[in-house]
Amino acid sequence: MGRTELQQAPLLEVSNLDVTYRTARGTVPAVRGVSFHVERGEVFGLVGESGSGKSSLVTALMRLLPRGTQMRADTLEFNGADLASMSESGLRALRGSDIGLVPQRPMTSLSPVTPVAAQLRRLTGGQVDDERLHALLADVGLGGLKKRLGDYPFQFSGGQLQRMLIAIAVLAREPQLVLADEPTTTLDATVQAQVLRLLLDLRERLGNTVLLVTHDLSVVAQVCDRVGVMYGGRLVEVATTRQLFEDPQHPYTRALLRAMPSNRAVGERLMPIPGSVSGAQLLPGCPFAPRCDRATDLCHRVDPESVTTYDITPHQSDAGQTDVGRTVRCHHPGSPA
Ligand SMILES: Nc1ncnc2c1ncn2[C@@H]1O[C@H](COP(=O)(O)OP(=O)(O)OP(=O)(O)O)[C@@H](O)[C@H]1O
Repeated sequence: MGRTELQQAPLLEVSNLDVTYRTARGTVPAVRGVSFHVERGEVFGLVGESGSGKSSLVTALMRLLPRGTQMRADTLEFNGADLASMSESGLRALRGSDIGLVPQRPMTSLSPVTPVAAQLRRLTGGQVDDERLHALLADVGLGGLKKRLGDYPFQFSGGQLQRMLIAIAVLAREPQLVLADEPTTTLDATVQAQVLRLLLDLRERLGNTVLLVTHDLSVVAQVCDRVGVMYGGRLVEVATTRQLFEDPQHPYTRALLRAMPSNRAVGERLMPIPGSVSGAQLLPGCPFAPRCDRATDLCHRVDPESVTTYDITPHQSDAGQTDVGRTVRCHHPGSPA
């Protein structure tokens, strides 16, 4: 691929990805036939309830799955390079420099017994001196902590630690792709908003691409250009954020939207999704069929294929794309009559 073609191609291209864990009690197909792409410069959200396979997908992209886990894909490309066949040294070079990871739990991703400055320097591969470290932290609004960097992680708030880790993952080496796996789950609502704002500000400034994993659709609404919805290891719907909120096609997406607190009037009851995702990957038909208000006999027997449709009146996504299409994996897609 020539340089210009490469710059026009998606930054991340995934086709037919499977991840299967082996456990003492048998195999767990955590990610099944997942296909999607992430355009350069966009914020792509991956949403779904706990156990739907989001973290397994992100861990597969970093090629950090536990030993013995089976992974296969027709395509697994980052910036034109094949991640599936890349050597361990190639992957090490990629992680941190071209792909930055913002962890889920800042407190537990750092050692409790080592001062933060030493850990942050180590995370950059020893490439920053104290002066650069202070500059990076000042850049994410933590200039006031300069004298406290010999302190231990427990002496900082979760929000402060997450800002530090973002400074290292996003600013220190300016990776093209930032993988943020539930970066705000452990933070309270105000701090969560500040951390999301920081990720967006940095994206605007540096022009990077973000893959954001979350179980929270209100986070998607605030920051994502496009979104993929996962259920039972399947990617059941991919759409622009506006399409997803205005015209959800998959019954699971609609159920998730109905369960969002901001979609209910004050005093109106939330509508939790009955049942559980547990074991959905092992069902013969559509994984959502047992919880779906539209399921027919076909849904219980046959797992639907993913169908791509194009919006006839294209929405301009926040990333400025129009012809992105949308996919849905359902025998009876569409809004209720
Ligand atoms: N190391 C592992 N060994 C065996 N099974 C695993 C392992 N990690 C995840 N799983 C299983 O794979 C499935 C998908 O889990 P995964 O953590 O990817 O989902 P998730 O959507 O990211 O959930 P969460 O938000 O809780 O992390 C679940 O059934 C989970 O129990």
